[in-house]
Amino acid sequence: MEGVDYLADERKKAEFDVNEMKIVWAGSRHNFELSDRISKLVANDPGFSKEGRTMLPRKELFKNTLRKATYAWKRIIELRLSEEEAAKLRHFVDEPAFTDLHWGMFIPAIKGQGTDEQQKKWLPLAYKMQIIGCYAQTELGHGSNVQGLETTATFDPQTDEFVIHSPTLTSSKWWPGGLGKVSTHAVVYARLITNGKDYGINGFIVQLRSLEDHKPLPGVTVGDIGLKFGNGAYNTMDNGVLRFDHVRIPRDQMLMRVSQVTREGKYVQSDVPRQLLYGTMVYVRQTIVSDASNALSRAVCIATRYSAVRRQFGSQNGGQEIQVIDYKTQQNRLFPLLASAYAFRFVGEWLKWLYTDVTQRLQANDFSTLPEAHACTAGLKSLTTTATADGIEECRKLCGGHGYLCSSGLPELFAVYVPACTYEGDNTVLLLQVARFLMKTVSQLGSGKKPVGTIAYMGRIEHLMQCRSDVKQAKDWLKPSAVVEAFEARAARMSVACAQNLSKFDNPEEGFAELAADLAEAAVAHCQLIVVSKFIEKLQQDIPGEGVKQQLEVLCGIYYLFLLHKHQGDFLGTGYITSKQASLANDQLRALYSQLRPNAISLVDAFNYTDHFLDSILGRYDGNVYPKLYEAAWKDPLNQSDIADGFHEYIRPLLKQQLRTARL
Ligand SMILES: CCCCC/C=C\C/C=C\C/C=C\C/C=C\C/C=C\CCCCC(=O)SCCNC(=O)CCNC(=O)[C@H](O)C(C)(C)COP(=O)(O)OP(=O)(O)OC[C@H]1O[C@@H](n2cnc3c(N)ncnc32)[C@H](O)[C@@H]1OP(=O)(O)O
Ligand SMILES: Cc1cc2nc3c(=O)[nH]c(=O)nc-3n(C[C@H](O)[C@H](O)[C@H](O)COP(=O)(O)OP(=O)(O)OC[C@H]3O[C@@H](n4cnc5c(N)ncnc54)[C@H](O)[C@@H]3O)c2cc1C
Repeated sequence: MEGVDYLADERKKAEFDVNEMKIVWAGSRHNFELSDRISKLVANDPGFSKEGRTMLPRKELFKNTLRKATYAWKRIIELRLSEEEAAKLRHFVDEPAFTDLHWGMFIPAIKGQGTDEQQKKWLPLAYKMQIIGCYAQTELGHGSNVQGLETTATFDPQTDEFVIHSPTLTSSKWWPGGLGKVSTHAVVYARLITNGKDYGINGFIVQLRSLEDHKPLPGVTVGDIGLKFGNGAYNTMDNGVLRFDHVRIPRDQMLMRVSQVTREGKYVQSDVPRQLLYGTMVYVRQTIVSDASNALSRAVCIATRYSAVRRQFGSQNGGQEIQVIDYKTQQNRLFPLLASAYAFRFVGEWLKWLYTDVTQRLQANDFSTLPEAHACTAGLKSLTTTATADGIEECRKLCGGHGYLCSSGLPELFAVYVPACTYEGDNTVLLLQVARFLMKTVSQLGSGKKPVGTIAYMGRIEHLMQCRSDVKQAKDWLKPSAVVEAFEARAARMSVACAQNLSKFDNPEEGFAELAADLAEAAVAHCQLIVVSKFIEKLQQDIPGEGVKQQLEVLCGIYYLFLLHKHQGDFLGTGYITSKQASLANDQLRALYSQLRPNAISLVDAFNYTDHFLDSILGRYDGNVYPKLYEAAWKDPLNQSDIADGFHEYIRPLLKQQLRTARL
């Protein structure tokens, strides 16, 4: 029945002001109003329909994405949307496209690594989309190891040009999004060679295609790398391959903020750290952390609504069966994911602040916080994307068989999201960057250099190495100080243990390689401490709205107690807690599940997702799941006729043969 809200009873149970929670989730009233307005604008525009997208063959799917991206641009111009509004519109259109890389990496690379003059020349063209760009770093043979890239950019002083060349098959650029079929330009990362000397990697703006007929320019071989995981999903993106055969570009297309090559071919290093070459990656890792809460909350919203609709077992005297959300096992799998979505939201907000802060400092030539910004963006990108990808898959399982249908929205969400564990830095490689930062911090303790920011706790290392938890009863685990100390002691002890083991090796690099698995675990412990601390700090702010703060306290408790339970080996092994205290933590966790249960539906309503954005029959706002699943099945192309194509060729002969066999 249309118009009936099957989840109305659930919504009545809420013990908090959902509208105020929507504002907390969005980050501010301004953000809420912006998202609300733009998501509805997209949802109500048939030009952005998602109908049938998982059924389209690649070519049609891709063409449809081009149509949508162009239509989105047209609407952005017609409605005179600001940059912020336009970004929201692209977000709610919800289809990976070349525009993600144009706006998300090509433009930021020029902004971050181009001189003022270069920005003045290239940015207006890019802002008007008169050129379309991508970020071409990864090669067939090298992705994680950026210093190992092989493409060369050799300066020719005769002509004042760089010659861009792919010397080997493995030096072919491979993966850049938007490269295969759309981009006219790329920021290409290549080894800078001048006067016969290799100065390592630098960025260059290279035109790839004609702006007239879009044909690849002479010396450029470019195409798509082929079909990727999942139906529809990331196949809307033209991840590309690119080879250069001595392609010439003017010298001033080398991005020259970090280093320059003069007219005479002299290499000049600016007084900014070389690591700024990696700045675009730091920026994108930060946006990926913010995006993790979007993807996870989406999956959790679907699984929570469906868990309230779905009933199994327990019917008595012909009454209704039990809602699966009432099973403790379902709660133990679902509620920590709901809590994680909120936790990642808040750590994403904080990371954005940290990124803005480091950017302002860089502009004032203060590079002191760059290592911390790198460690935080790398570590939190790794932590949040791993948890989100795993969480989306868990949500699919939480929806039983129906979660496996594309109409649940979950398979596509997973297929689109899971490469986040790999792109912008493989998650293990990034954790090892955090571990290096931690080992450096431990080695400098006692040198007089005071650790600050997210590693300030290391400054209290003596206390953290010997303190013990003073939790005596389950509710003591609700005290923020008890929790923060537990996570700090665990992280500090794991780092110190790694440092002690490393010191046993004569060659530190050999030791690092041998102990890499332990080091990655220490990095996870440090990153989880950051997320827990930022959630707790958020709760120390003034949060208006009846019951809102209390719900966030419950979510925060679930987040850290679930982590404590899952990693109790670390907490017990480092000797900070006893097995009795671990068991009390688990008692408290169960109690928090019961407190959360009546609020579950309203907590996912607070994400304020339209049905268009969710694109899931199981996650419909009104909970009207079964009739809509039934209806959707009949839209499948296989159901266009009663008799399947292929019946006469394949099924009929088979049936005849069976008849003959039966007669024998
Ligand atoms: C259902 C439908 C749903 C539809 C959904 C629709 C749409 C979704 C759309 C958008 C989502 C929104 C947001 C997401 C945004 C964009 C995502 C979209 C697309 C994905 C694009 C992906 C693009 C890419 O992948 S680009 C390629 C990225 N490549 C990498 O990340 C390579 C990783 N490798 C490295 O970074 C480096 O090689 C390294 C591992 C760090 C090692 O570097 P190296 O120089 O060898 O360094 P070393 O370890 O020796 O360190 C030297 C020194 O430098 C310091 N360092 C290293 N890196 C940095 C840095 N980045 N910044 C600062 N400092 C750095 C390091 O610490 C060392 O310091 P020290 O000497 O120890 O002091
Ligand atoms: C969907 C998608 C979009 C992408 N978009 C772009 C783009 O727009 N532009 C671009 O330039 N690139 C892009 N990439 C490439 C991406 O950045 C790389 O794939 C990524 O950096 C990982 O590198 P890799 O593929 O070389 O993995 P590899 O490094 O080959 O990883 C393989 C395995 O080796 C392990 N490993 C590697 N090094 C170490 C180490 N030192 N210690 C321990 N383990 C290690 C990894 O953990 C992993 O398990 C994209 C990739 C994908 C999947």
